[in-house]
Amino acid sequence: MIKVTTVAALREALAGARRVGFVPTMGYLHEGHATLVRRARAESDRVVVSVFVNPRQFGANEDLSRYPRDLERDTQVAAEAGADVLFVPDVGEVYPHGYVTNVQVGGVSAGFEGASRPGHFDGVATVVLKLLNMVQPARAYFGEKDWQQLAVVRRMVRDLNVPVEIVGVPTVRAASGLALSSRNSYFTDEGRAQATALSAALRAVQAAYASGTRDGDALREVGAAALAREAAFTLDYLDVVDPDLQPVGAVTEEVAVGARIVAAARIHGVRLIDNLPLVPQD
Ligand SMILES: Nc1ncnc2c1ncn2[C@@H]1O[C@H](COP(=O)(O)OP(=O)(O)OP(=O)(O)O)[C@@H](O)[C@H]1O
Ligand SMILES: CC(C)(CO)[C@@H](O)C(=O)[O-]
Ligand code: BAL
Repeated sequence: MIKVTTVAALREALAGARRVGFVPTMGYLHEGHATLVRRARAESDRVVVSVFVNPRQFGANEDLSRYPRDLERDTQVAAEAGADVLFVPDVGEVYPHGYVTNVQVGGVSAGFEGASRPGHFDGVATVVLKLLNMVQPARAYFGEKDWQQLAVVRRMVRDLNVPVEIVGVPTVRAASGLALSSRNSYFTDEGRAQATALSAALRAVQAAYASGTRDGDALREVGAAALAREAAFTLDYLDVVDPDLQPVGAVTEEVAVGARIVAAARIHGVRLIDNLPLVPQD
């Protein structure tokens, strides 16, 4: 695996490459990222992983300055998972002096993460489009853990005719059910154990649907009540949405197929997101 920091070196490393697979990340790689890289490895001739903590997707009061970083370990994880090129640009390489362009995706960006983190998806869409143009992959791999992000990226790619296939990869979880996330590193052991209540609340909604609850509001209440059992959590949102991130009303069988339970909550100063299909898929 080679490490490059400039677009020029990236282009040189990829000269003549066919079927490039690309995994964009913000680093501090874990098994979720490694799963994306292995999937890319299996489906590509050349695999690029980027590590870039994108300042434009962090709000002024968010955790940009304390976001975890460990490039040495990232290098090892990416290489072991099968990456050929690790692209680690600095902020000036991505947003050179004079940079003024913003990419804004309407519709799916508006609610949930978009409402709680104003400007977040502009930052994500902008950097993802830039990274796709830098790497020019055949396929790019994103985790379902960031469900709304995946929807925003798919929408942008369709709307702007970006010549790439977006692949969504199921969320990798700890045995406790907690979705793996770089931000889990902020937790003490006790906090990490309490944080499992978020995925448990999503499963409670699945169970309520399985046992006959069909009203969207009733399902939301089940989830909120389950989360409230863990006093350390403050709920930001928990909802059942359709593929366009619109809250569902009456859950007919047709609606249920694409419905997703999405949630965000704060615990011990850490903001977590998670989601599950309303109807378990295996
Ligand atoms: N547990 C996971 N399973 C599958 N994919 C994941 C998982 N966690 C992150 N990803 C995906 O990896 C890519 C890079 O994500 P990122 O570097 O932000 O990691 P993260 O763990 O989500 O970090 P954060 O704590 O900031 O949410 C994204 O497409 C994200 O959805
Ligand atoms: C897609 C991404 C790498 C863009 O900065 C980031 O939002 C992430 O890691 O999910
Ligand atoms: N994985 C999502 C990136 C973010 O929270 O900014």
